[in-house]
Amino acid sequence: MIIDGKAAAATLRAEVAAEVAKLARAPGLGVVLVGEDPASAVYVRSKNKACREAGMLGFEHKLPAGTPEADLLALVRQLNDDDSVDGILVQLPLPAHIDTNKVIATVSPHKDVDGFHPENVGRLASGLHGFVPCTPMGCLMLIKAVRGDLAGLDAVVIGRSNIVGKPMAQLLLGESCTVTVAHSRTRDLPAVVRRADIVVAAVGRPNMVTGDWLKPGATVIDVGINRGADGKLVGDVDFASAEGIAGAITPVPGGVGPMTIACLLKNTLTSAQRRQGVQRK
Ligand SMILES: Nc1nc(=O)c2c([nH]1)NC[C@@H]1CN(c3ccc(C(=O)N[C@@H](CCC(=O)O)C(=O)O)cc3)C=[N+]21
Repeated sequence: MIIDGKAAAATLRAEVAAEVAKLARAPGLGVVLVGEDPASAVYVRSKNKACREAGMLGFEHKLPAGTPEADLLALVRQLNDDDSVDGILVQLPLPAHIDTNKVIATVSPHKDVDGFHPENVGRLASGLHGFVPCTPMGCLMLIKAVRGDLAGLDAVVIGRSNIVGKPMAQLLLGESCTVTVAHSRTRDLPAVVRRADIVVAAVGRPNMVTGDWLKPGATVIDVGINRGADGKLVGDVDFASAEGIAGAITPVPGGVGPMTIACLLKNTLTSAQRRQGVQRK
């Protein structure tokens, strides 16, 4: 089975839009882009479009690549203090002269819809409510849609980034999976992956995971978005060889990517609901 991330994302976005319509004030998302990276610009544009379609306001701030760190921090503080802004996203990666951790820590944890602030990272690790990073949240929704209750399943997360691998492992642990986090120094990765009922690949190596690494019937979530020389997107999983072995697998594009954007809208809605004093379950 091929997991239709585009359809799942459309459903989630419609649910978010219905909740947005009930609010007195439209939620606002501030998106900050530093530099001219064309791929980032495309992504920022699609976030803005998704915002408008869900009845939210997108506030786009484009700064030149040479922007001093102090200026970026000043903009983040301005967005923290702006009551029309419910969520703040500073597009990563940032230029090398800027201390990314400092920027992340400056975003108010109450507006941190990326879930990258240390307070939200700690909340996730402690099993407390907080903002959860969008990509792992979207992956978990897709996994649960396929597998239902995940308790006791073996999950292998390939990749240990703060943005995907680590929060993904926390979420799967929260669902009572037995979680292994594999990475570039893992010994005999194929043997580790072969044990998994759930595989989440988030390394950024085109076609690394092949069908012979998979336990038959495994649920395979491909977070990789690698652009080939021909301009086409390629995942971390070799779809052609994996498709026949996996029980369910996400395609690239049309898998995790659209869910990431839908989850960003969901987090922005959650923030707006909290800030407007709406009762949430
Ligand atoms: N602070 C921050 N938060 C992020 O969440 C963040 C970020 N920085 N920096 C860049 C990455 C990348 N990212 C993507 C989200 C959706 C698609 C997406 O929708 N992809 C489509 C295809 C898009 C295409 O065709 O290019 C798909 O997979 O079907 C891609 C990439 C979020 N990121």
